[in-house]
Amino acid sequence: MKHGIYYSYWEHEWSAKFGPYVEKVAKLGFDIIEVAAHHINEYSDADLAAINKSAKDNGIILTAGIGPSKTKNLSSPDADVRKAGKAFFEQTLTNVAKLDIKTIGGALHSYWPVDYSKPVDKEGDRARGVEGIHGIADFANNLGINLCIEVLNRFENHVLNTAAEGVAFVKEVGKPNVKVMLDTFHMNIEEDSFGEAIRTAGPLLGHFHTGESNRRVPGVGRMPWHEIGLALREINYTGAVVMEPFVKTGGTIGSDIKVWRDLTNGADEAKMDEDARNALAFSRFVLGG
Ligand SMILES: O=C(CO)[C@H](O)[C@H](O)[C@H](O)CO
Ligand SMILES: [Mn+2]
Repeated sequence: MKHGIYYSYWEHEWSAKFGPYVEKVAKLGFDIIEVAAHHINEYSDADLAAINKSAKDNGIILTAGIGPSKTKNLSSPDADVRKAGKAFFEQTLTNVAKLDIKTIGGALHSYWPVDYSKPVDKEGDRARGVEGIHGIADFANNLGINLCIEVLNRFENHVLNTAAEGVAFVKEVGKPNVKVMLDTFHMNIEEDSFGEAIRTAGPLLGHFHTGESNRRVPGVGRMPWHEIGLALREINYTGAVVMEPFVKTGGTIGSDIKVWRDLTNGADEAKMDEDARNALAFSRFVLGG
């Protein structure tokens, strides 16, 4: 098991440059940095080559996260949007591969966060999502990339809210590089049992996000970490465990994640680094790796 952190912990914008964080997370002792792929198509080949070199020099693996926008939604009822979504993913995956990234996770099958001001068509969106992921799976596989379909809570997406729904979706897609992704923050809202949800995903679990129920770093709240660790061991999970803390207000990250109060307790960057380092030690101890 390898441990990582989403660099957005320190930032306000999904567009924030991730290059400078590679060395920082290495110094904090992480194995992985998760980067936002939302704006990766704006990076030049020289930028990506420099970041890849920095990752190699620092012994860091990269993974990618993404919340596709409404205009790139693979499950849209509008065929032109689905087409734009496919083109966006092909370009994004091509650039992601330049960083030797093998895992991209998020609401790849849909868009994020969902606009609930209009009625949603869960069945239709799910069916088009299966087709959309099926349509990009081989492209990703040829680049050695796994597509990890994140199960999100009801307030952020309607298509997949439980591990059981995620597993059924992934089985219907039926491609070896399409996997289920779970996140303790979302599980805490939707699942009856953390252990059961992880066991339900079993060998299909491809990526795992951690965070407390208020999205602070692991170890400071009331998440049942021992139960989670036992279940991950039980299914012999050897993939990435990436903490995804969101603690700062402001910017598009603050508004998309709905952080309306300072969850850092006024921490400066040095204290945020220390919190991340402590959360890593806690995660290695309680989850393994
Ligand atoms: O858990 C999440 C959203 O609540 C997601 O992992 C990411 O934040 C999203 O895909 C943006 O990268
Ligand atoms: Mn997540």
